[in-house]
Parts: sequence; C-alpha cells; structure tokens
Amino acid sequence: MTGDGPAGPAAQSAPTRHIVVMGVSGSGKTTVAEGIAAATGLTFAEADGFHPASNVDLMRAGVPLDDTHRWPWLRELAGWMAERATEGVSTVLACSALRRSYRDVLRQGPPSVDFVFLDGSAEVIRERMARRAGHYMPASLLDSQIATLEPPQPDERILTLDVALTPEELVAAALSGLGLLPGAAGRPAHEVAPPDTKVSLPDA
Ligand SMILES: Nc1ncnc2c1ncn2[C@@H]1O[C@H](COP(=O)(O)OP(=O)(O)O)[C@@H](O)[C@H]1O
Ligand SMILES: O=C(O)[C@H](O)[C@@H](O)[C@H](O)[C@H](O)COP(=O)(O)O
Repeated sequence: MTGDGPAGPAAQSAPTRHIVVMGVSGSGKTTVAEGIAAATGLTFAEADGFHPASNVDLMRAGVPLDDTHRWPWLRELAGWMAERATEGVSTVLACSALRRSYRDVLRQGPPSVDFVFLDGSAEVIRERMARRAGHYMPASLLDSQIATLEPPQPDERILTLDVALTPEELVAAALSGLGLLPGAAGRPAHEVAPPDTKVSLPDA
C-alpha cells in the first residue's frame, strides 16, 4: 500500500520540517511556537506537557531540574518528533533545550531539526514571568535557567531572535529565517516559494 496512509502521497516525497523554539522559561517559546503553528499548519507540541509530574513538582517547589531529570524527557521529545516524521507530519515544539547536549538529543529524533533561540534581557523575561498567570514555573528559577543556558554555538546555525520584538514580529522573523511560508505545513521554501523569494539563514 503506498500513498494512502495518514500522511498521504506528499509524505512520500516531501521531507518533513521539525522546528524547536528554545530559550529560558518565560522567553516566549510557547507564544512563538503557537504562532508558527497557526501560520503554517505545523503540528504544535509543548515540551512542558512531556515532563513527568515529579519534574513539575520540583519546579513548582522552586527546585531546578538537573540532567538526570532532563535526559528521559528529552529522549521522549526526540521520539515524538521522530514518530511524526515517519507519519509525514511536520512539527513545531516549544522546548527550553538549554544545553548543547540537550539539543543534540533532540537532533537524534527526526532526520533534521531547526532551532529558533529566543534571546534577550533577563529583566524583560523576569517581568513577563512575574505577570504570567497559572503557570507552575516560579520566576525565582529564571537565574538557574540562565546559568544552565548554553547559547547556540556557531556550527549549530541557530536562528536567534530578540525577545523584545512583538510576538507578531517574532513569528514573521522565524518564518522568514526558517524558509517557512504561511500554510506550507513545513515544506521547504524551495518547493513552494517563487525563485526570487529571500530566505535568510544565519551565517555558518
Ligand atoms: N514577544 C512578547 N512580547 C510580550 N509578551 C510576550 C511575548 N512573548 C511572550 N509573552 C508573554 O510572556 C509570558 C511568557 O511567554 P511564554 O510564551 O509562556 O514563554 P515560555 O513558553 O518560553 O515560558 C506570557 O505571559 C506571554 O503572553
Ligand atoms: O529544562 C527545564 O528546566 C525545563 O524544561 C524548563 O526549562 C522549562 O522552561 C519549564 O518546564 C518551564 O516551562 P516554560 O519554559 O514554559 O516556562
């Protein structure tokens, strides 16, 4: 049987895209990842939803996670992306992915992963966390998130955006920088864009 699975014939030819919007807690990952999903049709997931209750209980109590708490969670996220890839489904994930080694675990999932890093002033982020209602993550954990963060290394070729931009500006910059077009459901820009469309990636 070919071409009539859940993903349809396109899944046989077009590679899927897998975007991870990364950054410390409160940097706007969920907001931007949801915006990318809304604009493109990529399937959205929130990495927070993959944490076991024991991890959430720690964070709620103001205790930072360590590697032992994160490895199984990261492997599960990589597996989720890999499963979607086999179904021909492109994805966008909001996930802190603070360390290079964490990002490397995610890269072991689907055939390719593109990261967008939301970077910016701790004070702006702290203020947003303090105002955010109904989230388990206390603003007091921001310092440990910043201490854990390993900013993207040049060879990772990660698109970095300033959290000071509006959500709309961030989503537009992400779509452009990633070569994603509205409604394209993650197909590479060269398959859907006219030849003169400008797609910018960070310098290698
Ligand atoms: N670019 C932005 N400008 C202003 N407020 C933002 C922006 N991005 C997110 N927010 C707000 O900041 C808070 C944290 O954003 P959120 O998307 O939950 O971050 P994260 O998923 O990284 O923890 C939320 O209340 C959200 O509405
Ligand atoms: O690895 C971690 O320490 C957590 O994943 C953390 O980075 C994450 O940010 C929290 O789960 C809070 O969730 P928000 O990022 O949505 O605030």
